[in-house]
Amino acid sequence: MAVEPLSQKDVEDRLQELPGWTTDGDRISRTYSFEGHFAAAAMVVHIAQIQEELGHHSDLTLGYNSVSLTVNTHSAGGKVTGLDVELARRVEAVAPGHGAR
Ligand SMILES: C[C@H](O)[C@H](O)[C@H]1CNC2=NC(N)=NC(=O)C2=N1
Repeated sequence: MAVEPLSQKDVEDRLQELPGWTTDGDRISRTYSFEGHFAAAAMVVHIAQIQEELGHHSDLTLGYNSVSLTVNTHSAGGKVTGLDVELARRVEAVAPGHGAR
């Protein structure tokens, strides 16, 4: 996967397919809500598995019934790359199965 920084427009175009994901230019972020704490914690474990498989890791925050992810690519100077978008895609794919909103 390329680790060249994406342009702001590229990032915004790719986030069109990722509802709920936002960007401030230097990272992409999403917060998921759950029915309760254990559901949120289970999602964290699944995200950790996906991140290990991809070799790419977000900053994850577990709240009472929420999980927040923020990610960019350290090896690309902290800019957004295709790896960040791929991680978002993989997390989005499993989120409904966790009852995430
Ligand atoms: C060796 C290891 O795969 C690299 O250090 C990975 C680990 N996870 C990573 N995660 C993120 N967000 N950016 C990176 O550049 C990165 N590099």
